Amino acid sequence: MSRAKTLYDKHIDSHTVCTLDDAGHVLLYIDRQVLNEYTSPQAFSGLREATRPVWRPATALAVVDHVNPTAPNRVAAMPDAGGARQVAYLAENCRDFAIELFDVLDKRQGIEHVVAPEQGFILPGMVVAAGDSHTTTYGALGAFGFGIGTSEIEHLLASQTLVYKRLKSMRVTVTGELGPGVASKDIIMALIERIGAAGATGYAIEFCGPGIDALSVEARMTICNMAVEAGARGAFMAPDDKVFAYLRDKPRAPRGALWEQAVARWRHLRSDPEAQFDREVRIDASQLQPMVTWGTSPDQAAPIDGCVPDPLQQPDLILRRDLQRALAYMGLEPGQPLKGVPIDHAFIGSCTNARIEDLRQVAEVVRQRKVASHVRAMIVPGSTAVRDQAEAEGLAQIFRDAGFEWRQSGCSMCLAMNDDVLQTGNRCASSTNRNFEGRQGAGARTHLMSPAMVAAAAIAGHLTDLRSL
Ligand SMILES: CC(C)[C@H](C(=O)O)[C@@H](O)C(=O)O
Ligand code: SF4
Repeated sequence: MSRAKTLYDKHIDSHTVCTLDDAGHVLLYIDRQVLNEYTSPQAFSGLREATRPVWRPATALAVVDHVNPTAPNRVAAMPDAGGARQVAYLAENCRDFAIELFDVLDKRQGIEHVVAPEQGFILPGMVVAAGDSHTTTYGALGAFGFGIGTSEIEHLLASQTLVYKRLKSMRVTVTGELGPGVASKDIIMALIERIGAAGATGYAIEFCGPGIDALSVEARMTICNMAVEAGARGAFMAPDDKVFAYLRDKPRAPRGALWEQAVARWRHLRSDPEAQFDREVRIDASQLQPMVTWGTSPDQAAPIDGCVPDPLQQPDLILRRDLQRALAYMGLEPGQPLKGVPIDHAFIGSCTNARIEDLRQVAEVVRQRKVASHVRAMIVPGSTAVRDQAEAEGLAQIFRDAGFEWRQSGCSMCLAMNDDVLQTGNRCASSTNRNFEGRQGAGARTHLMSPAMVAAAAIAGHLTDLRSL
């Protein structure tokens, strides 16, 4: 009898064109790829130089997300010459290589990891590679997604394959129910805090258990999206009825008899019961509190009623110096309670937490309340479709009434590649996924948390427990 397989094994085995060596390298077939203006230019230039065509243009979709402005009255023109060049070159490449592009003014436009699922472009069982590390998001749909570099994008465009080395597998079993005010963001932030920012390096993570089953597809995407912040180059969740309901009738999902056949196959996409994982981690969701980061790495996090750690308690001198540096950058004192740290900015956006469900949760918190007078708060929906939906549901009006800027979609202040940039010393409560030094602007300080927690901080004017607002 054949060996019991994990969901990861099943994806890799079914997409292996051939084995390349004894060290675990295979030639892997890739079903879909998403391109953006920021990481694709050199790949296309390479193809042009070698006069190579794109083999299967219909398997790629291109979006503009990293550099586009989010000003409420959107115009196609980029405010800076660099961004304008990237966007124009993407359009030229898509035209010349026959790849579909959702350009800045397209109604289907948005952050790639929000747009691709929304379109039904990513389906269970697929292997997806893209020039962006948060391609792991697609694990929530039962697909295997991972980020690749520019030269790999070129290889993929030309051949639909990649040279790939098998990863080890980790299973994260989530039991228990999340308490009120605790979100899927807190599950993944707690995991990263526990295993460290490199804790899953070399692994693909499968998330399972009743704590995952209970989550919506959007909430699951938040977890798979941030799995890469623990170092994982791939995250999985077995697709279930919620995923099928999410995908049904999406523009690119199969229809009619094909849909029925597809779902029947997708139901087999789960790890065999006896499959062995290289590492097992368990999380009890009922024990979790809303999490916030205090440092400059996503694993430097604590529950909101915790305190900033004291570097002097850290015996390892190198780690102690890292901690001291993080606290100096963040302008925080050892032992300082996290609750009450004053903020001047609040940002709700990004491929982690700017889907419609996130915005509904934010609206619950800010309804009939006002953003603190010293806080600049903005909401950047994950896609134009999310933006339109939020308008239709009346959420946008709630945000505006509360004093939030309601902007157009894009990556925006998640990494400040457009004109949404913080100044040195600004402190921002942020629903994003990375709190690295300079991520939201040189010298700016980022505290990661769930979107509802950002909303609560915007209202209070400082980090706070949304459950006591
Ligand atoms: C710009 C891109 C290469 C990068 C990524 O790969 O994730 C960005 O999206 C990010 O979130 O840091
Ligand atoms: S929203 Fe942020 S994390 Fe997501 S793709 Fe854009 S820059 Fe990267």
